[in-house]
Amino acid sequence: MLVADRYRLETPIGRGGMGEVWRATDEVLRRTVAVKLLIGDDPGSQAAARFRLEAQTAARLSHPNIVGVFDFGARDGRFYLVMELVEGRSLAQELAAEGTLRAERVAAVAAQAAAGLASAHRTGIVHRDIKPGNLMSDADGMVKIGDFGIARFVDDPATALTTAGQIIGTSLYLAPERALGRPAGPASDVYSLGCLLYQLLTGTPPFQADTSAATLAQHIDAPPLPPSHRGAALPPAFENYLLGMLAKQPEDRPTAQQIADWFGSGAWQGRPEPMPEPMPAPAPAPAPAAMPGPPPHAQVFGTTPAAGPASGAATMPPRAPETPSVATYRLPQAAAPADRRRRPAPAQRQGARELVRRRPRVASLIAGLVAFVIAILIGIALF
Ligand SMILES: Nc1ncnc2c1ncn2[C@@H]1O[C@H](COP(=O)(O)OP(=O)(O)OP(=O)(O)O)[C@@H](O)[C@H]1O
Repeated sequence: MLVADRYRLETPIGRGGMGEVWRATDEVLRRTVAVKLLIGDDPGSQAAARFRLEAQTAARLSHPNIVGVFDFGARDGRFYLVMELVEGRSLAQELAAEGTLRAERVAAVAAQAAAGLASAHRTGIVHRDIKPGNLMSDADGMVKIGDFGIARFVDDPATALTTAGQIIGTSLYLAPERALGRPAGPASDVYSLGCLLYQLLTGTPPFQADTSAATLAQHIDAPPLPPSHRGAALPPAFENYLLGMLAKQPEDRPTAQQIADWFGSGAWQGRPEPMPEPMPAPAPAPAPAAMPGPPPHAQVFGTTPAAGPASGAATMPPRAPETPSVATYRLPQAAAPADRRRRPAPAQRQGARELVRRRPRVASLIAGLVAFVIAILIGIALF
């Protein structure tokens, strides 16, 4: 079948609430694309309005982590949307096949999805429907956000395709402020992404009750169970950060850009500060790399039941030797003293050796003095 005299539909990919998606060939540009056909043919329907909105919002965005939109129109009474074809599977499919995903993979998803979201947020667009089915992953593991069908422009109520009091979006991933009927902001997408990452790690979203209303109530009131308590193996730093994304107050969550930077830097691995290298000269030990100040969600980390490192550390698998990273992460409080206690010994030994090597006379003077004091003490003890 040829759509708009140009797009030859080849094989169906899948079907969602609004339309069916086909693998197709653009016969003009001679490239493979994905074509979404709207189910139904009433151009005045709410579905048609959403379909148009999806095209308009996604077309404003150009980012490697967002599915590109090439064309939109209506032909023979049917709306169509032509998109970049993502050769791979959705995260929902990946999750169904794997059960849960490893922390490394989830961190990569977090960095990429957050980068795509940050780009949308900068353009003034809130996705409002972040869920595993709307994130796709291509053959190289590159994550792309799709389905801007219920997105809206921030500060533009005209684009909110909801009637008063009606919430659209999936209750499993819905931010507390939206469950309370407040408008979605960029932080609402961050919360939904947090729910999604939680599900990738544990197999289930943080809140899931028998009814949507009960699920919404949990989003509003219930503290999420730390993923490690559900058997997920992830570093404590990752767990704490994820719980920060699930903060009840939007202002306590990190921004999408902060999330992209944090996961992209490798800080999620929760490495302690790197040990100082043995130094050839007695230069003072380099200060640890400058630490960013506590993130805006730090207070949430302090109050979450998971904040201690033990929960995550207990389930951590042994990790391969790590490559050095520019970014470091300040380990949660309880881990730091033990870490610091271990450090001075080699540093002190190093200092004594350096003194003997570089100032032999001073070293022998000190040694003589120590011997003299010990001799006096022995003499006092004997006589
Ligand atoms: N650009 C694309 N490239 C490859 N596959 C796609 C593309 N867009 C959508 N799909 C796939 O097509 C199927 C249907 O997608 P669609 O966006 O219509 O519905 P959905 O997101 O699954 O459901 P709903 O719209 O009800 O939320 C999904 O399996 C999705 O992964």
